[in-house]
Amino acid sequence: MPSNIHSVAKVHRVACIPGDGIGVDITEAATRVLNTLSTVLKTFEFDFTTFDWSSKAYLERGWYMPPDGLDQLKKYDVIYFGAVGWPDVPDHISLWSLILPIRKALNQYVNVRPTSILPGTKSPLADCKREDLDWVIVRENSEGEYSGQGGISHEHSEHAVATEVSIFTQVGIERIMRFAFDTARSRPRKKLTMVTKSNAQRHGMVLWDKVFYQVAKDYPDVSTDKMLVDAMTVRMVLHPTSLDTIVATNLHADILSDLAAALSGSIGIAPSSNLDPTRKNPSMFEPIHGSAPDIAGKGIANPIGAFWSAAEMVRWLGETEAADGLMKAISNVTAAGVKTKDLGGSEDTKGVTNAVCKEIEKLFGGGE
Ligand SMILES: NC(=O)c1ccc[n+]([C@@H]2O[C@H](COP(=O)([O-])OP(=O)(O)OC[C@H]3O[C@@H](n4cnc5c(N)ncnc54)[C@H](O)[C@@H]3O)[C@@H](O)[C@H]2O)c1
Ligand SMILES: O=C(O)[C@H](O)[C@@H](O)C(=O)O
Ligand SMILES: [K+]
Ligand SMILES: [Mn+2]
Repeated sequence: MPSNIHSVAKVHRVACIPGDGIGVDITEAATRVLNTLSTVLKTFEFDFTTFDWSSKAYLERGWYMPPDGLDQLKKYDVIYFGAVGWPDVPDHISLWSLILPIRKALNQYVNVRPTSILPGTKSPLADCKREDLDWVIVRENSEGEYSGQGGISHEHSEHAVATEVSIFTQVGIERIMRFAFDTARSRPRKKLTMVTKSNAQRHGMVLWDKVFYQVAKDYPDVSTDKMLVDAMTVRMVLHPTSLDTIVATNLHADILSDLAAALSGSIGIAPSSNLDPTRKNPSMFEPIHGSAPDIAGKGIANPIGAFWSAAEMVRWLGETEAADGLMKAISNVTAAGVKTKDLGGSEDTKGVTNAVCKEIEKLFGGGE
């Protein structure tokens, strides 16, 4: 009989959906980093199950997810997602067959997209220092312009007519506003900027504004302001320091978060958390970028956005020490100049991944 009595490590069950293009490379990189964390810390383990739900599989067999796919996902603690979309499949088919149904069916009504400039990197804005840009975009992730309502008639004639209906509900707006106010309150500046287009869109966006001001009454300690989305792009570029927490609709935040990522140095570093704040369903973590067909297969994708998303996942799972450690490892690696081309460096995906794994071992494992 072995005499050693091992304490049983907690097991986190992770559903992994690498998807398409660089989604596959960066999910593999993130998995390596996560396994390194659990190996050195020894207090928890990951049990990964990989699902081959991709455009390539769709072209071969005619489906992305099986009919019970969403039920399968519900059995996991969290979901790690790479990216979906490939030039051989119309983008609305790929999005509406995989990522959007998951966000909606699993009640992931919040999408959190933080932005900051990492050590050893710089903003393309000439005068923007690292401390000048530190934002969290809170994206409404369940309705608005992504409601999926609408249709097309007379499709094959010159009388074709199509509608794409935005849906805004009191409940949907109120819950995202509360989350945004809570986020703003948890940050030192306690400052929330609401993005809207209620000058031109006079129904849904007017309700959006109204509910924002109703909810604001419960948060007297949070200062607020309102920006029309077009002017918001100008403010992000010219006065980045004036912003902190930002709340915006599904489409507006989708667009603004790509801009935010670019202003922080590269879309390749930007993370996102698709959250069900009620915790009744698994939440999903993914970099904000897509499958990047232009660089797919070259091994040069920046894996930092994937690692940052993995850190957010680990934090959601309650492993704070591991999350902080992973963020520290990322910062140390970029500070040392180990970066992919998009950040002005000369490393590839593997080089950055190896460096982050080594750094984790150094931080926790007493390595050299
Ligand atoms: N959540 C998702 O899965 C998601 C997100 C965005 C786009 N998409 C899909 O991805 C496909 C491509 O979309 P796109 O080209 O508009 O956006 P994209 O984010 O894939 O790429 C935009 C540009 O950024 C670069 N880039 C992206 N990620 C990078 C990384 N990690 N490192 C270095 N460079 C990186 C790409 O090379 C490209 O030049 C489309 O099918 C789209 O629908 C999916
Ligand atoms: O939500 C979307 O529009 C797409 O999935 C993608 O662009 C994203 O940002 O996640
Ligand atoms: K993605
Ligand atoms: Mn996007």
